[in-house]
Amino acid sequence: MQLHKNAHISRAIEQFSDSTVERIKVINDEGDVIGTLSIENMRDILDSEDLSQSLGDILQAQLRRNKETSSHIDHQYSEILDSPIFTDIVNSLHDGVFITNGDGVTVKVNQAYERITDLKAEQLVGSHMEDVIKAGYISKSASLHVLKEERPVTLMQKIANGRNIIVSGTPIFSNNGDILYVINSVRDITELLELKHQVEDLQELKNLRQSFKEAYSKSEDSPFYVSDKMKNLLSIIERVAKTDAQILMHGETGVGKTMIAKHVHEKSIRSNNSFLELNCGALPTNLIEAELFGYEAGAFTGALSKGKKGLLEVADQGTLFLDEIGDLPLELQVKLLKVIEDQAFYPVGSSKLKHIDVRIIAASHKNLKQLVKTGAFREDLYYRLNVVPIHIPPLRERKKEIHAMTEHFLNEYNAAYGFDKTITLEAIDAFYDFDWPGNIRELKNLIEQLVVTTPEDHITRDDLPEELIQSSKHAPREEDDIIPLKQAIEEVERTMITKAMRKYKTTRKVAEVLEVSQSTIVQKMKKWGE
Ligand SMILES: Nc1ncnc2c1ncn2[C@@H]1O[C@H](COP(=O)(O)OP(=O)(O)OP(=O)(O)O)[C@@H](O)[C@H]1O
Repeated sequence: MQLHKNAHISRAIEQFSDSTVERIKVINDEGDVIGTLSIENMRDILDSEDLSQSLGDILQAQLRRNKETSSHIDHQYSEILDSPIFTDIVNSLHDGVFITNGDGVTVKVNQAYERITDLKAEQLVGSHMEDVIKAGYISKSASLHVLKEERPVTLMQKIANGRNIIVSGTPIFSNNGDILYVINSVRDITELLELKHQVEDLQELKNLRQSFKEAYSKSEDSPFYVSDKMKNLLSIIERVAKTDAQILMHGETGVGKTMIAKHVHEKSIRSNNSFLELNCGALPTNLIEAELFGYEAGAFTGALSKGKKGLLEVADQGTLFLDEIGDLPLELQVKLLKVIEDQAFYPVGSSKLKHIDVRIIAASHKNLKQLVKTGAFREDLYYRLNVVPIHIPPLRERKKEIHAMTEHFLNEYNAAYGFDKTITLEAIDAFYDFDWPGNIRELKNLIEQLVVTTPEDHITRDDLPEELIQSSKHAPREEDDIIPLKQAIEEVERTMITKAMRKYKTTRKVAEVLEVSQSTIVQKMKKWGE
């Protein structure tokens, strides 16, 4: 619906009386729209404008009035923003605060923002957000999105100091619908992730101490292996699982010892009963003893008045996984040997022998044979535990698993966090040259971190932590790496296309040079998320 600017207001009232009309465009002689009337601003017009004027003049007068009101409000706001009390309030917040005006110019940042980003207020206040991006301080601006879309926006940003932050921008509107300010709240995702992991660590310790938590959920996936070496190992493990033979695992932290112990339990006839675990290195001697064997009421100061069942008793008919067995104090080693030999023990402070039926699986990152030589580990216990020795190699010796595991964890975290991210071959290349001291746990945590922190859908080499990039000198694959031909061909294709794209930039040119069709290149790149 539209009316000419010279029309009288009564025409507009007539139109609005017809209930289907919600907006009327006001046009000039050339047919250009010079303003819009809605039922809401009709109310203001009827209250405050001179109704003898033409529609065009009424719109002009209203625009002038709105500008005055908005500059009055703007003035009030800027007084508040500059006030010491407001500054104190925003500085007391743990989250970063970043405020721009309706033109996209920074007007305020709080101390938390400076801490998170390592940027100073002086570098930002007074600068337009486009200039802040051009200066390379931030990768994109939530304020500019809010101003463009006129609604709250949340996005991830990369900051010049390498951190990833999550920014939520909210517009503050004036009465006539203009955006006066955009208030952005800023969270450091790296910090959030660290906190999450700390909480998980604490939780783990708590679980151990309570000891009644069943540590294994049956829905958890089986270990994921692609190399022949690990597949063979897994088939041996599954065969041994059917028997009650003692398994002693050796391997660095994070290689998957606990996961394999759970798998043994799951494949054994004990799978309907408890799987419990205890890290012998995590607690002092007297606590380990109480955890393992339990105690009678009043056995020692601080003991629960009812006494407490030990893990051995709770795990009856099930499996008990003893991690870091090399850290088990000598006096408890004797007690454990007796449990393995007799399937019976005395709780602390009790003279009543308890009979149990528990499979014990032990693991250690230390060389137990060496500990036996130095006298720190009992030889008889060592031979008792070491019926089936299993060595789980570190990730740096299983390099051909890296690619597949990366994709595996990527799928897992994409599903968990609702993303659909991909990782470039260049980034995976860097993984091959890294030592992975924390092994699979470290790789898994890194993928989780990358999935939630990278702002784009493609995780690239630039998103990786500095130490990883430093260690990556594009060392060639190990010569004896035998991988399926299909995978090898795909890797060569991917390397070739990535290289060619870097050099020739367009898929048309790359197709020409590699002598294939352009659609082949596009299809493959789409598949790899390049
Ligand atoms: N083959 C695998 N497939 C999928 N995930 C794995 C695999 N191996 C290990 N992981 C994952 O890596 C992490 C570390 O594994 P796990 O806890 O079993 O290692 P660990 O050797 O027991 O470490 P630690 O000695 O420090 O306790 C876990 O989150 C586990 O789920």
